[in-house]
Amino acid sequence: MRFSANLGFLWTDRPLPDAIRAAAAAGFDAVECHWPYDTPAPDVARALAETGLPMLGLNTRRGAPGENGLLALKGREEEARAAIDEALAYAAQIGAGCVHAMAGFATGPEAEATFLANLRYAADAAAPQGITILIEPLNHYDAPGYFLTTTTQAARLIDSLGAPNLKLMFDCYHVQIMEGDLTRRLERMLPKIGHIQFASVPDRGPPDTGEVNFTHVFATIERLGWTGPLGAEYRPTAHTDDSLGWLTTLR
Ligand SMILES: O=C(O)C(=O)[C@H](O)CO
Ligand SMILES: [Mg+2]
Repeated sequence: MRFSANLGFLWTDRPLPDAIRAAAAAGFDAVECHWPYDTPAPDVARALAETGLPMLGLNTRRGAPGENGLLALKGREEEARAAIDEALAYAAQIGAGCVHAMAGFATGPEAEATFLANLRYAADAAAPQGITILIEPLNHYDAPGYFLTTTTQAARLIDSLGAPNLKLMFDCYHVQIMEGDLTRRLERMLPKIGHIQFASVPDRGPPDTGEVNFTHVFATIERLGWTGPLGAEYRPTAHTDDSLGWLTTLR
């Protein structure tokens, strides 16, 4: 099993290039981040080259304070597309393979039509760069009012767009809260999945705590033939370096 350190949550006490170095020193196989835009891309690229770790993905900007993405917001298409262009340009500079296209707080048919149109734009712009666009259902405790909440809804959108580079970010933490049935859902969704993340439920801590048996979940993912690094997107209760026991016990 290979693991990716999500630097939106891990080693947030240091600048992104140093967080990449810390992830390498701790034995991670890859890194991923949320919003790297305050860090010059060449600094990130240098840390990646130095450590040999790939950056798997990053997110589109969330928008104004209190917002959580722009792609499903009717009337905000220009900003949404600027956020997509920005994310793709940054991803290209650091060799990231995925961009998580964040939908935002919205509901209803207009939001869906707006989201689909912006995803079409994103998928078309990403394809020549070999980049995959990810959409991620978020749970209704952490992100109440977020447009995308279930893998069922995401699968319907992916099918209706029909773009080969539009995939599902399967975050076991959100999926367990909203839908459960993780094993069967992973089996069913596998062809649509572009990246997998995890954290304990309900606390969003390391995976060796909480209600989900990640020994079983990781074995399932391996049995299904998934070979990509799995994204450790949890909040350490103490320092990140003191939260990594699972990396040896669950590997
Ligand atoms: O919240 C998550 O699970 C994510 O992966 C997003 O990228 C950050 O909101
Ligand atoms: Mg996630």
